[in-house]
Amino acid sequence: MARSLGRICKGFQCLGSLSSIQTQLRQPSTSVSVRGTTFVRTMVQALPSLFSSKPRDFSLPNSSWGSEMMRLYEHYNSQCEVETEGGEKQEGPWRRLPSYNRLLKYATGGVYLSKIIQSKARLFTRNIRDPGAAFEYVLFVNSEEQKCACVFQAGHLLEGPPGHVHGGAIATMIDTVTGTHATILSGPVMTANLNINYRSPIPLGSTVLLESFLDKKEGRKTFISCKVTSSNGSKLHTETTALFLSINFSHLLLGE
Ligand SMILES: CCCCCCCC(=O)SCCNC(=O)CCNC(=O)[C@H](O)C(C)(C)COP(=O)(O)OP(=O)(O)OC[C@H]1O[C@@H](n2cnc3c(N)ncnc32)[C@H](O)[C@@H]1OP(=O)(O)O
Repeated sequence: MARSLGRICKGFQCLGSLSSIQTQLRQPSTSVSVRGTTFVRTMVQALPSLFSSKPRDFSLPNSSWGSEMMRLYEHYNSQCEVETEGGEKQEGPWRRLPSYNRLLKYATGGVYLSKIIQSKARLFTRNIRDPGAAFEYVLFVNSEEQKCACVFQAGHLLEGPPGHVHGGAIATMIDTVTGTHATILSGPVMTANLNINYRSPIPLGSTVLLESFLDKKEGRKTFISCKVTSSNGSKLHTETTALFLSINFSHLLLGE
């Protein structure tokens, strides 16, 4: 464990020095010789794999999204920014959450850190390259009403019973949505309990809506409920209650 912590500290140190190099490279220097300029340009060209990495946002539409997925995406996305009577744009009630293939990438400097710490690790729901094959989803949050909505299109690799979505894949999405919601409400948390009632099967390839609601907060505990319905809301697929416990970052690092 001490070694892991050492690696992380080293990562941060490394990050600091790499960032400062990057800043220096970006600043135009008046006193650089022609040779120096060439050197800097060569360095910049040599480093794209390290610095060009604007992480891919998986929650934006791609060619695999079907019409229901697009319809619901546009329904929520159009409420992220609204126009006032005077024609000015302002924030709407909903906010789209970006989604990367590692949680670490959300943190400041995380794109670089994710190359240093466990560089092969990938978020379970975002680790399949083939668009549309597994979990296609986008999450929106409504802070005022303390709720989240997730539009989820289940790909062919998520089969459980023939032609239908695996219960574990559904649980994964529920954990993702309620866990993200609890994190927004309470900071770092871990799932302590998920209680899922499966009411009707989800056809493979279909688009469903997951909605999560804050039930209550009690000290370190955040209680969330979640329902999964068909995209038009007419059919109930699952109902869930979930408990999340706030944790210190050291719980993740040291398992204590
Ligand atoms: C974008 C993607 C977002 C993804 C989010 C995904 C989130 C996840 O999947 S996390 C991974 C799955 N979860 C885990 O691995 C967690 C493993 N469990 C643990 O680490 C610990 O048990 C943990 C942190 C949940 C609780 O441990 P700890 O902090 O020691 O709590 P502990 O002191 O035992 O209990 C605190 C309180 O919670 C209650 N509690 C703890 N666990 C439970 C439970 N399972 N059910 C009900 N109550 C519980 C206790 O009874 C106690 O209550 P009270 O204070 O009233 O007496």
